[in-house]
Amino acid sequence: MSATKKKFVLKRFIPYMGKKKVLLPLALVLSGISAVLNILPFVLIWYIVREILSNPQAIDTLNINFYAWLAFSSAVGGILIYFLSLMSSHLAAFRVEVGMQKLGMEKIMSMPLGFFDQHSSGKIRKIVNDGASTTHTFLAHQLPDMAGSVISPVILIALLLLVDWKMGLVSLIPIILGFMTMRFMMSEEGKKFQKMYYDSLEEMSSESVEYIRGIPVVKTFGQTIFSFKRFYNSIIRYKEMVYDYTLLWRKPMSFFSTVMQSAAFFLIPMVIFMIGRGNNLPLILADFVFYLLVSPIFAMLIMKSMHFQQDILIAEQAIDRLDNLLNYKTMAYSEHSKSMTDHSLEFKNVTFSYEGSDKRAIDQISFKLNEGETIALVGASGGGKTTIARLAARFWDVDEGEVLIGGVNVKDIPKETLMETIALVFQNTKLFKGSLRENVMFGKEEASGSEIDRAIDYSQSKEIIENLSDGLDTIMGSKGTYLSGGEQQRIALARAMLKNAPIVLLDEATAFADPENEHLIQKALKMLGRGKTTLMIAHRLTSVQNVDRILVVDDGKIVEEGTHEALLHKGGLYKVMWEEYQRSIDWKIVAKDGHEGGQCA
Ligand SMILES: Nc1ncnc2c1ncn2[C@@H]1O[C@H](COP(=O)(O)OP(=O)(O)OP(=O)(O)O)[C@@H](O)[C@H]1O
Repeated sequence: MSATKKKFVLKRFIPYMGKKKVLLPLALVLSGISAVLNILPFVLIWYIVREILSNPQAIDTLNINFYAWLAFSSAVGGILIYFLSLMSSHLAAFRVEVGMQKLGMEKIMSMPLGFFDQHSSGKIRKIVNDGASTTHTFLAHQLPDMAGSVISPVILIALLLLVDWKMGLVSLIPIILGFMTMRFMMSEEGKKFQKMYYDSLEEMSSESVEYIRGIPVVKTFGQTIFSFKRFYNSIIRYKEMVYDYTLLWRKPMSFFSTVMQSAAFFLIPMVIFMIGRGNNLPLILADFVFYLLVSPIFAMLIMKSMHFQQDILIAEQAIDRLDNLLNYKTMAYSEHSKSMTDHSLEFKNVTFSYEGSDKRAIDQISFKLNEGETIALVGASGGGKTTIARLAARFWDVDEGEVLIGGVNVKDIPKETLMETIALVFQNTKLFKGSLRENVMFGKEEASGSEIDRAIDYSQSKEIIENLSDGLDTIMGSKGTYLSGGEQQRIALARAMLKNAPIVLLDEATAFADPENEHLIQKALKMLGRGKTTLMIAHRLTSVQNVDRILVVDDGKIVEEGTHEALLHKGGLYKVMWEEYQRSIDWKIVAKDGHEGGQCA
């Protein structure tokens, strides 16, 4: 990363520019020409003043007229060329912005499914969209000015020394002092503070998002604002950081601002000295006017270039984040599928740890799910059930062992084939902002009306649709149309049914379902799993009594395996879980009846 950082910032935008790479250098050249043309009028004005003052009795009006028009044309030319420079920089910026979004999106599309588990959509959006738009602002608006503010000082220094070297040297004193102060402010410590400033700003903004997201929980549990200590602490950290930052910059910044405006303070003694030495008074005055005009421009350019350092830093950080995303390790997918013998699913000695974790989430697991069979994974929270289901769909690649579908390693199955073979229904299934029909047809784009109806029917979603005035054409999220978690789950099941994939991976989503919804979801799940190879994560043990086999997962291992009866008979962990489950059901029933028996939970 550090090697990339050292690269000149503009070079880093080139990969995103597409074919017309010339636009960016063109914008810089035009901006440079415009800067020269903008300085020329000052030189010409100086020349005119000099002409008038040096010989007031015999003013050559024709000559002066010519220089005045030249000054005017130069100023107009400067504006026009600056306009062209902005056009080029905007075109370049749009290309880079689109290029960044395109490359970012292409990369996201090729990311392993597990990436989306670890990176929130908000964060991904920030990297791609916000990064692209920050870059756009930098390239379109700030870059042309930057070129000007590099070229102009060079020309100005030459002019300051050419017109009158003595006054030139004196007028450079404040600039040299200002420059030294700026160097001090941009020292390693200054840069460190700048980075800390942006980091703490980002931390505060992400903590504020968490805070807002958590408000419903706070309200529900009657907590005070102090339950959001992290947000509070981030504000305090930001405050302390800004305080230190301000203290560090207070003196140099005040000195810098004062000294940069102090050309006259240094020039006037010099002019008095030169007049005292008997030099030509009109010429000295003409030069003095020139220095008074030009020195503030110089100061302004130096001030501007200070802000550019910050703009460059922000653009660099945006591009760093995108580069990080683009460098994320993607999975290699096989182009040609080996033919699967059937739709069985097998784990052979599979071991897997999440990135950055030493703990094995899955430890030497082996099982086989024959075609058409249903297996339920049960066990305590954090045991590894979800990880097993996700490895089956190749969210991540296993560290050791093999995941096989129809005898073929999932690594050797092309992405499309794998996705066609598997239907996933997870607890946090999301519906897209679109019509319900579009949501369901996501499972099969060319589905016929009767296929959709059947899927709606089997997923127990008919009643949901009938209660909506626009039926299947109801747009989710519009006109206050929202579905409950359980209802959304049933629509997601309709989508999975339409897909009709031979292998179904289910995370039983009953967490947010009321009893009525739960009953309907159970019915829908049964329909979805009919004749399919089904791997189901079961949270309620009532739904596993009739499955072909139950795998009890604990601490990344399969600790028990068998049918419901066999496992009860065995008297191990499953039996304990079953008894606890029964007690919790009894507790609910008793508590509902209003007896004190609720205590037995
Ligand atoms: N994205 C992740 N990054 C790092 N560790 C993870 C991640 N997801 C899960 N884990 C860890 O892996 C282990 C297994 O988690 P997993 O979610 O598979 O368990 P589970 O049995 O499905 O739990 P639950 O029933 O609560 O959903 C746990 O220790 C968990 O903390």
